[in-house]
Amino acid sequence: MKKFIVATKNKGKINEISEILKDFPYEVLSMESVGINLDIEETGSTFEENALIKAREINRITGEIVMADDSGLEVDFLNGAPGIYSARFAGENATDEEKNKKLLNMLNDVPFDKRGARFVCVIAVVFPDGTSFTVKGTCEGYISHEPKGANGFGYDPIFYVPEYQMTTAQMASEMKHMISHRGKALRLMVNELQKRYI
Ligand SMILES: O=P(O)(O)OP(=O)(O)OP(=O)(O)OC[C@H]1O[C@@H](n2cnc3c(O)ncnc32)[C@H](O)[C@@H]1O
Ligand SMILES: [Mg+2]
Repeated sequence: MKKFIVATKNKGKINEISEILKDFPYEVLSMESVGINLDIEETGSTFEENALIKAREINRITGEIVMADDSGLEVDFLNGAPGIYSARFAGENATDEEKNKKLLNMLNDVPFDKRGARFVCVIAVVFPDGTSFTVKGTCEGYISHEPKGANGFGYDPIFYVPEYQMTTAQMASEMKHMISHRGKALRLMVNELQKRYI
């Protein structure tokens, strides 16, 4: 089976990607499982650029097919911030809890109808011959007034989805994957791979 390396150091992403790609016709491998421990600097100015930077770097080292996921949260009241800075907007070493707290503080007193937000996920795939493509998935919701739920990772406890009246951290993983930015982007990626390469 062909190798397919996932260029991320985020455990939450790796879990979700392996769950969603369970019937995938490639062997899905984490960076850790191929012995690479590298912090790749995200110097791009868009999700697309950063996803390609991460995938290209690991492709250069391994020569295999590589995918990378660059994702984040865009908050309307903050004009789209933290966006591509979602991982580092509270400092490089801040925990998920600290980031959630900081974001809630920034929206203190902002009423629910002005707390619109979306999760964005851009996936880049780079092939051994250097060709590549990107796909994008989004998930619309609101920033809640307080954290709820223990599933998922990152901003999930404060991302409220009105259709289901719960945060993405209160959803079972199968439900989150059905509606999430990452679920959508990965399904588009599989389509694209089937169209062009399998
Ligand atoms: O770059 P890699 O190594 O993949 O890992 P990262 O955690 O730095 O990932 P990003 O640069 O893409 O930053 C994404 C940020 O958005 C958050 N995030 C992404 N997808 C999420 C999801 O499905 N639920 C909650 N938070 C999410 C995540 O916790 C990060 O803080
Ligand atoms: Mg990152």
